[in-house]
This record gives sequence, structure tokens and C-alpha cells, in this order.
Amino acid sequence: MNLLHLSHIKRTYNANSTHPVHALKDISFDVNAGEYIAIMGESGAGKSTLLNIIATLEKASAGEILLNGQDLSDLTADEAAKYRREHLGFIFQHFNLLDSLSNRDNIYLPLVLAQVPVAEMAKRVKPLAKALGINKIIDRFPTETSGGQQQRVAIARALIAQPDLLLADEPTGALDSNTSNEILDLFDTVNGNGQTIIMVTHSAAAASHAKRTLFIKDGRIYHELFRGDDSLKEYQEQISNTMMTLTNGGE
Ligand SMILES: Nc1ncnc2c1ncn2[C@@H]1O[C@H](COP(=O)(O)OP(=O)(O)OP(=O)(O)O)[C@@H](O)[C@H]1O
Repeated sequence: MNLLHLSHIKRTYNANSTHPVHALKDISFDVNAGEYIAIMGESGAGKSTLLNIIATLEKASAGEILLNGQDLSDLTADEAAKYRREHLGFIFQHFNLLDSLSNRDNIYLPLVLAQVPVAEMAKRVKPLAKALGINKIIDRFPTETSGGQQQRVAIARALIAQPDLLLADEPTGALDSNTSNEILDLFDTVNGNGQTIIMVTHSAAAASHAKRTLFIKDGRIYHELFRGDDSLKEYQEQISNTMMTLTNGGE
């Protein structure tokens, strides 16, 4: 089932100046429900711009973007905020938890904003906390928990509203390699349960967990790779080789 449809997306910054920046020149792709997609590319290639447009945080200058058939290009700011709360989950490099709230209250936050009853929040958090291994630290504060634990809390916060699409921006960028692997294993489990994921990353190791990797270069899709039956190691090597070719300007 088609979940996300992007067609000829363009994004130009400073369009009316003498130096417009064509961050996205022509991006088209489709995402089916249940997919796990990594987006890679060099610094400045347009990855964050693309993620921000999918997240309804920025508007495309041209092109069509539909999620579940709904046109996202003409939402007002209020409609976009509601849309994000109801349909999207976010995971960031630096976790972005609120230090003044306990981990539990951080996880509840999207539901508080959506005015979900407390009993329903408590019911939803139980299986999530168990699956993410955060039962013991759930009533601590973020500053009392490790980076890996904070990212687990952030994953719970992203998943508790049962989003159609989970957007992750460099989710392992601030973690050591062991903790990164634990988080990536959790992403595999979450995707195995049917959650659609789009992840921007600079890490070939992280991207190798995704089933498909899109490579962006100069605002266009340069290449895509499917994991198929490859092992993590084989797929990681293919991703690294593609990144090397892309960096060296190869066609
Ligand atoms: N608000 C803005 N105003 C002007 N130019 C911008 C703005 N945001 C991004 N750009 C430019 O658009 C291009 C794409 O930037 P973007 O942040 O999407 O790249 P990226 O692939 O995410 O890079 P990185 O990996 O370094 O985060 C770059 O040339 C960047 O300088």
C-alpha cells in the first residue's frame, strides 16, 4: 500500500535573491507502508531539506507530496502541527528530551498534546517500555539516564502516538558503536512490527539496516540500493562503495 508519494519536489532557498540555492532540484519516489528507507548523501546534498518537507516543517517550492493520499503542500501552520502530532513520529540525533520532565512524562507528551486520557497513556506505555528495555529508568529524569537510554525513551515518545511514519534524523550520530547497534536492532524490531521508517544517516552501518537506501546528490536521487537477501555486512559494503563513487563524482 502506498503511504508516501513525492513527485518532482523542488526546494529553492532565497529564490528572489541573486544567489538562489537549489537545495532540491527534482526528487520523486514512493514509500509503501512497512518500508524501512535510509537516505544518504554528502553534506549539503539536501537530506535535511527533504526530511523537513516530508515532516511538513518546510514547504516544497514545487512538486507534489502526498501522505496516505492527503496533499501536504497546502496545509496551514496549525494544520501541519496537528498533522505531525497525529501522523508522524520523530527521532533526533541529540534525543531532544525535555530535561524538566521525567522520562515517562517525555513519552506521554505527544499524547498530552493530543488530549488522550491518562489511563490510555499508561496502557500504551507498558508494552513499549518493556520492548524498549526502559522499565527501570522510566521514572528517572533524562539527565539521570545514559545516551542510549535517552534514545530509547525518545523512540518510545515517537512510537506512543502510533504514527504512520517514523522519521529519524541521524539517530545513532551521538552514540558509541555498541549502543548504536542496540538502537539499530530496535529499529529492526520496530520495522518488523510493521512501522514504516525513513532515516537520514551518514553511517553506512546504520543504513545497512534499512531495506532500501536512497542516495541524494546535488538535490537529486543519484542511486538507490535494495538490501534484498544480502547480509548486513554485504549490504554495508555496497553502501560504502556507492558513497565512495558518489563522493568521487562517478556516474
Ligand atoms: N535555510 C536555508 N537557507 C539557505 N540555504 C539553505 C538553508 N537550509 C539549507 N540550505 C542549503 O541547501 C543545501 C542543502 O542543505 P541540507 O541541510 O538539506 O543538506 P544535508 O544533506 O542535510 O547536509 P548535512 O549532511 O550537512 O546535514 C545546502 O547547500 C545548504 O547550504
